[in-house]
Amino acid sequence: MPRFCANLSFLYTELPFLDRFAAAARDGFAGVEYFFPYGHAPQDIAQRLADNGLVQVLFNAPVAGPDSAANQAAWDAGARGLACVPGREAEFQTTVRLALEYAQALQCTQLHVLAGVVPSAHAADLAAVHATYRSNLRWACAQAAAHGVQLLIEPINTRDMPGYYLTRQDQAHAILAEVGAANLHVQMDLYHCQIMEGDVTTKLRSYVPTGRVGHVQIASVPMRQEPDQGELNYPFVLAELDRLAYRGWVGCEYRPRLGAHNGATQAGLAWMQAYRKPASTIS
Ligand SMILES: O=C(O)C(=O)[C@@H](O)CO
Ligand SMILES: [Mg+2]
Repeated sequence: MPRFCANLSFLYTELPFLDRFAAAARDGFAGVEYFFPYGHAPQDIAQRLADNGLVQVLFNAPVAGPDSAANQAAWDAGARGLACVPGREAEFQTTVRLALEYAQALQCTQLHVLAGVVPSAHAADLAAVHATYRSNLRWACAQAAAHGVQLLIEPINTRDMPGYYLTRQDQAHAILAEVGAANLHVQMDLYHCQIMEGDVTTKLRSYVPTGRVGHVQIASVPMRQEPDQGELNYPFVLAELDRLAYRGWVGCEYRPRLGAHNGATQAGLAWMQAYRKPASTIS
């Protein structure tokens, strides 16, 4: 049976951030994930988690510096992480340190570190980009291990994030092998995987049994809405995750098709009932 968590950067966005926790718990989610917690004090978020009996499943390291407003502004301006960016290693380290402080306060055991967009100055020197990515991840994994945290890297489609460095599952798993850290795993977002590669079931069969898929995310393709429409057959895909004995969380990272008005997320959650049936009844 999949364990769903709500992505609070996509769901319940009609509510102030701190009020989204109660809405997710009310609708039956046992865990939450989101992009960035940095606009709020960690103890305020920890309180919402405790009040609503929720697990903090994961969040992202900042994409720029330690300042929350600057991070949000950088994200809005298209920044997508620093891990692969040569020359910004010190800033990358600052972002990871801050993220690990939050992870500790939120008792969160997984942290997504965005790879970043290949800087135009390095487009012809991908070897330097790759070497930077590998050494930044090695450093970050060592820091995270000391906090009992698992780092995640996520292949993302280049239609949504043009120029993003990490785009394919095989690339991500090759990086895991190169970095050689036991606490580095792949965040397998099936929406991105379908857009970039397709053949999603075969990829699940290849990679889930390796134990290196730390997190899965879902959304319909191409609309990135509820997983009950579009070109991916989620009843089949989620039953396959059960067959493969995937034990991680499944993040609901989609935009409710009814928009961001009050009740839109809840109204769109009828799809989740189907997956509460035993997997053997889903074909
Ligand atoms: O965009 C996605 O997909 C994610 O999972 C985000 O965490 C990337 O920031
Ligand atoms: Mg994702």
